[in-house]
Formats: sequence, structure tokens, C-alpha cells
Amino acid sequence: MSARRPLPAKVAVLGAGSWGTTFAKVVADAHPDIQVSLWARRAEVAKEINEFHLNSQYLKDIRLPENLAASADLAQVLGGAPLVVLAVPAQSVRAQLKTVKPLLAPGAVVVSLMKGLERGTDARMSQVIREELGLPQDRVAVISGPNLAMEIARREPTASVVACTDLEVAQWIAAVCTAPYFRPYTNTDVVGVEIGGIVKNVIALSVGICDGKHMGDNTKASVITRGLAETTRLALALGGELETMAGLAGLGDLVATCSSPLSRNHTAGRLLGEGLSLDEVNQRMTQTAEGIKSGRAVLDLAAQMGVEMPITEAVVAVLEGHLSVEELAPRLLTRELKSEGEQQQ
Ligand SMILES: NC(=O)C1=CN([C@@H]2O[C@H](COP(=O)(O)OP(=O)(O)OC[C@H]3O[C@@H](n4cnc5c(N)ncnc54)[C@H](O)[C@@H]3O)[C@@H](O)[C@H]2O)C=CC1
Ligand SMILES: O=C(CO)COP(=O)(O)O
Repeated sequence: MSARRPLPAKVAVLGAGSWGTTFAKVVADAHPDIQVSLWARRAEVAKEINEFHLNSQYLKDIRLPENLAASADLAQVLGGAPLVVLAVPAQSVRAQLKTVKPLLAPGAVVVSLMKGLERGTDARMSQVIREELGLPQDRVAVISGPNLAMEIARREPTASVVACTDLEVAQWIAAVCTAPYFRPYTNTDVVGVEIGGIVKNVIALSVGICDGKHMGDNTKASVITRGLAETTRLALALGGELETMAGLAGLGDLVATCSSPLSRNHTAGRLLGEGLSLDEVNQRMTQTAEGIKSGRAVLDLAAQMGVEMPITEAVVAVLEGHLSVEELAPRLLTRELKSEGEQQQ
């Protein structure tokens, strides 16, 4: 595929939650001549977007561009779209793709915005997409980075990474989503980019728990840094690259998510730290906190790869009720003494 491939006339985005709607806005802002078609599960969400240019449940009073239209009709949204972007909760993707498959335009490229690992299979979203849609690797891409949706919706300058094994495809997608306030970089490390986005959610849960227990910045920085070390071990074991983990999709996203009150994973962790049960947290959360469901899958994948992930292990123990939040903090950094640089151990 050539980097000079023309921009698509239509882009389909599936999932009208906070990130799907915001990403649709990025593309529509970037290219007023592209028709951006957003699939909403609920017809009333599509109606509000079309009639008032708002998605108030997810993006409050942010005004959406005129060239962004929504529909609850998947066939209408997907019809004739050479670029399809997925932004639904990770655990629902496989089921969603079964309805997408017969409606996908021939040759369409599919992009994952999702940051979750599938429970049961431990599959990354790009793997689920390839399996369910039967696509070659050069027709599947991922986008990840320090991308808190609400900040981007407010047009605050943000960078991200588009990854595809075919760099020219990544460059084509980057051209589609380059807006004055959104700067995508490209690389070919799909594994590293996805693992960075998945594991940072689990680390953000642990930082949130520490915040909920009123621990300070030393604790936070220590957990973030050691969290990056264990994320990097897993990414490298799966074939990801060290540079990716030091970049926007690794360190960048980890810092943003672990620091921001906008993060749903950080918020869920903080509520646990403040003493709420997991059931109470789940009831309180109105948006997706992927780390809650992905944590177990990350740990299973790490075990298969022979990688130690002590922070993830402690978070999963809390989520599964084997460890109290009081016991979590002391457990986070208490393995046997070793040299800081021992990435593989
Ligand atoms: N919100 C953010 O700042 C960012 C989110 N992401 C990732 O994007 C993905 C989507 O997250 P958000 O848009 O934030 O979630 P959200 O909770 O704001 O919205 C999820 C959307 O999926 C729909 N949905 C829920 N269950 C569904 C199902 N079973 N089948 C089909 N659709 C369903 C909801 O109606 C909603 O439109 C997640 O993997 C998240 O980690 C990535 C970067 C930034
Ligand atoms: O992925 C995100 C920021 O890059 C959003 O994080 P949360 O899903 O925790 O809100």
C-alpha cells in the first residue's frame, strides 16, 4: 500500500463512548471533507449527536463537528468505509466483530483504539480482530498513547502512536488523524504499543489504590517506574521493542493514566483504596476501566511467558479478594533485592 494512497472519503468509528466519539471528532476536525460515521449502540445517543452535535453523557458540552454523523445502524456506518476504527470495551470486541464481518467494505483497514486483553484467550485486540475478520496483519493497526479523551476533546495538544506492521499503512492512518491538537507518530511495533496500553491500566489501579490510602509522590513514582519495568519485561518477551516502552505508548501513557483524575482506572483504584468493595466500584463507574477485567489476563499471559509481574500480581489479588488494600502497598515493591537494570528478571 502506498503512503500516497488518497485519504478516505469516509471513516467509520464503532463505539460512541468517550474515546470513540473523541477520535471521530479528531478525524472530522482534521478533514472537513471526510465523512465521519459513528456507530452508537443506543439510538438516543446517535440522535443527540445528529440533532445537537453533542454526546453529553460522555463529553459534556463539547460541540461535535458538522461532518460527524452518528447512527445505531451498523450497516449504514460501515458501508463504503475503507477505514474502520473500533472503540468498544475489550471484552465485547469479539462478539461485536461477528456482526461487523459481513458488513466490512472489501480491503478495509481496521484500527483498534482499545486498551484491554481478552479474558480466557489472553489475546490482544489486534489478534482478536485478525482472527474474527480473517485479515492479514497489514490491514490491522492500533493507536495508543497518553490520550485521555476529555483533554483531546477540549483540543489540548496531545501526541499518540499509530502502529502497523506495514509502516505505509500506519502513515496513511496517521495522515487521517493528524489534527492541529493531535499529533500521531508511527511505528511497526504493534505488540509493544498494545502491551503498553493494556498494562498501564493495571498499574494505574495500583497507583489509584495508593492515592486512596493517601500515600505520596515517592510511592507513586516508585510504582510507576517499577510498573514500567514489568510492562517492559512482558512486551520484550512477546517480541515488542524497548524503544516503544520508553515512548508515548509506554512511559507516556503510564504517566498520564497514573497521574490523572480523568483516568477511569486510576479512579477505580482510588475508590478501592478508599474502602469501597469491587462491586461498589463497578456500580459507581459509568465508563470502562479496562484494567479491572484485563488484570487476570495479563497475569495469565505473563505466566505463559515466564515473566514476573509483581505489581500486576498484587493488583489482581486485590481484585479477586485474596489481598486487602491495606496489604497491597507493602506488597508492591517487596521482592528480593536485585539490581535495578535487571529488566528480564
Ligand atoms: N476514554 C479514554 O480516555 C480512552 C479510552 N481508550 C480505550 O478505548 C476503549 C473504549 O473506551 P471508552 O470509549 O473510554 O469507553 P466508554 O465506557 O466511554 O464507552 C464504551 C462504548 O462502548 C459501548 N459498549 C458498551 N458495552 C458494549 C458492548 N457489549 N458491545 C458494544 N458496545 C458496547 C458503550 O455504549 C459506549 O458507547 C477502551 O478499551 C479504553 O481502554 C483508549 C484511550 C483513551
Ligand atoms: O487510556 C487512557 C489514557 O491514555 C484512558 O485511561 P482510562 O481508561 O484509565 O481512563
